[in-house]
Amino acid sequence: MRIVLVGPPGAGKGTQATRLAATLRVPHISTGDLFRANISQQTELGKLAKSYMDAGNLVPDEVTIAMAKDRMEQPDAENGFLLDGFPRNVSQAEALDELLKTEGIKLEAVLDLEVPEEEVVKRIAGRRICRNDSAHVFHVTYSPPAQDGVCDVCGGELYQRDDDSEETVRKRLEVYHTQTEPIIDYYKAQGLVVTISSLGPVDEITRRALEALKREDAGK
Ligand SMILES: Nc1ncnc2c1ncn2[C@@H]1O[C@H](COP(=O)(O)OP(=O)(O)O)[C@@H](O)[C@H]1O
Repeated sequence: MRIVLVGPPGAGKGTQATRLAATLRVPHISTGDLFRANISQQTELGKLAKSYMDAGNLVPDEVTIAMAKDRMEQPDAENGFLLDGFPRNVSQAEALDELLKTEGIKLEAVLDLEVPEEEVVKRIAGRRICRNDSAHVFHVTYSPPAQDGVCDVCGGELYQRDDDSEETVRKRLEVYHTQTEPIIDYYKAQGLVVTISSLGPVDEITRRALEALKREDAGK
């Protein structure tokens, strides 16, 4: 399956994408994770991306599209992928359409994760991530780690992302509304959007997502 995941920052895209990708047996491609890997390896791309990310802005399309394209062309993505954080504006969506067209393939669904804005700010401000594995995510209010600052899964050090400060989160939300939300209408016009609520236990949301994708698949 070829799926795009959309939703505001803090909607749980990363958490759900990891689980859905494992069940659907497709790679989870996260442009945010790719940028963060570049930042920790101190590449030129990482240095450029960091300045935009820390301000809550989008990294310029040119470099983002090239990076996403390169990742989608890896052999493991040949039979499908789950895109998380890409496309993030209409011109990226158009570039993705072009790329898929040249390869003669199509998206099957765009999964839209809905979550109220106040919830987003609360979730992100309390979010802590493990340095060893970005899929190990904790929440100081909802699911605090047994030991302060230490990952329950692997013992790694927990940290707060530089762009998770309240001020940057508000900017990221504004960018989401003005630049990313329009892609939902763009994909609605192609009949691809399935919307689910991203409130509730993590397992329950995964179940909802798989159900919705199955219905979408059956309808094609
Ligand atoms: N497709 C993209 N285009 C431009 N910038 C991106 C893209 N994906 C990620 N980024 C940058 O990385 C940041 C973090 O993205 P991500 O990890 O997806 O977090 P979240 O969805 O929680 O905001 C974004 O705020 C943006 O600066």
